[in-house]
Amino acid sequence: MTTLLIDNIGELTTNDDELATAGRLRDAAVLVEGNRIAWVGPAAQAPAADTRFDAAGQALLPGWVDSHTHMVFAGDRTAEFEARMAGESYAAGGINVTVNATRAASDETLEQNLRRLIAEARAGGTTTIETKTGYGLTVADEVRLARIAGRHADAVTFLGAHLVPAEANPADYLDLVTGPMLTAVAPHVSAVDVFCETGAFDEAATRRVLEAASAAGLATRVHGNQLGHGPGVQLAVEYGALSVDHVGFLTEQDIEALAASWTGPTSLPGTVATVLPACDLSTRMPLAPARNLLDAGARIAIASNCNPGTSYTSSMAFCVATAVLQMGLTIHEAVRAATLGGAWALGMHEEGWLDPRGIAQPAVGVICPGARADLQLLAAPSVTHLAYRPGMPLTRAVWRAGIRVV
Ligand SMILES: N=CN[C@@H](CCC(=O)O)C(=O)O
Ligand SMILES: [Zn+2]
Repeated sequence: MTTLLIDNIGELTTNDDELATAGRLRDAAVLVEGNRIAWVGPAAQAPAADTRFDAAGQALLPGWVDSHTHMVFAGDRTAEFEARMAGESYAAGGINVTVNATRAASDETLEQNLRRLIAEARAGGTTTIETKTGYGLTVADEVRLARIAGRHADAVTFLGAHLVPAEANPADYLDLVTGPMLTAVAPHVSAVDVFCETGAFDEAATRRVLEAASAAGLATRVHGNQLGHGPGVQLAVEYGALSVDHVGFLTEQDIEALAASWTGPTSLPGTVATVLPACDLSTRMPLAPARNLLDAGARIAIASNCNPGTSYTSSMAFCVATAVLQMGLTIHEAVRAATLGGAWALGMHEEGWLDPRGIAQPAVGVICPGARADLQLLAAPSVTHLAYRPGMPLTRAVWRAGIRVV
């Protein structure tokens, strides 16, 4: 296996507190062997390698782990966005516009759009991408979307419970989504998500979706507390969901439940609170209380929620900058949430998670020996510049599984 030494790194963010104080090293080097990190340490002690890349004193960090996107779709919703900016509120029903466009699109169109979106994300430093189904909402279309997603994404989530489609009866659709649709899509996904919100799925329906998913042996996630306060967060914790996403409207009890999910006596996994800053801005909703969540001891992730309705961007750098400038996080907290936080939310922080092809993968979201060599180099001497110079194209180079992709 060939080796690559990335040398002369001015600031290295590892997310590994044992390897480096507060997860960061100065004047560092990283050795990549094949698809993994082989060594991390001071540049002065770097081992020999087949090739060397001079980082020129700039900042190196893990590639972004974008744990929440909806990238398999057709069409766009510019008119809806314009109406929102003119004062209209976001409503779940807009999803049907994309469902109609997606159903009418060929596999080739959907795949081409997905490739384009993933290429944009990679160009911005994203090396791990989760994406959801949820714009098909028939058995055949949800299977079609899951298959297409599985050819390109690192993780695929079944979101048949996104909305009751316009032509369906709610009770019949719930039977379908927790029965034959789940059975048909399950071989192509690793998790199930449900939009628990007024106008989408209520508490009883959400319970049915989470129970069916667990019975099928799949991990769970919840879109919760996006448009107002609701039971989404409490249900996510109760069922041991890997993450609950949006979390814009939280009570003290919700925050406590999320924090306690990591320390309580239960054998269920802890639930990551995933904040989606670009979505909050694009829907003109209050920003999620990321600061309060961290202060209470909850674990958070930052994700893009790239989709045509509420957040048509895959820029994790924009999300990180917003989390610092407007949500009160430090840059290091925000970077950690957009890398290791995403890995927690996807269950990819440890060796052995299965990609959509069923191949076991090394850990992501961290730079330490054995982890997947997913790295981004900034055209800046420190990660602080991500918030200090918001909107600037600071991605200089990206490696995914040891291969230079940007
Ligand atoms: N809230 C539900 N789903 C997406 C929006 C989908 C859409 O509007 O097309 C979200 O995460 O924001
Ligand atoms: Zn979403």
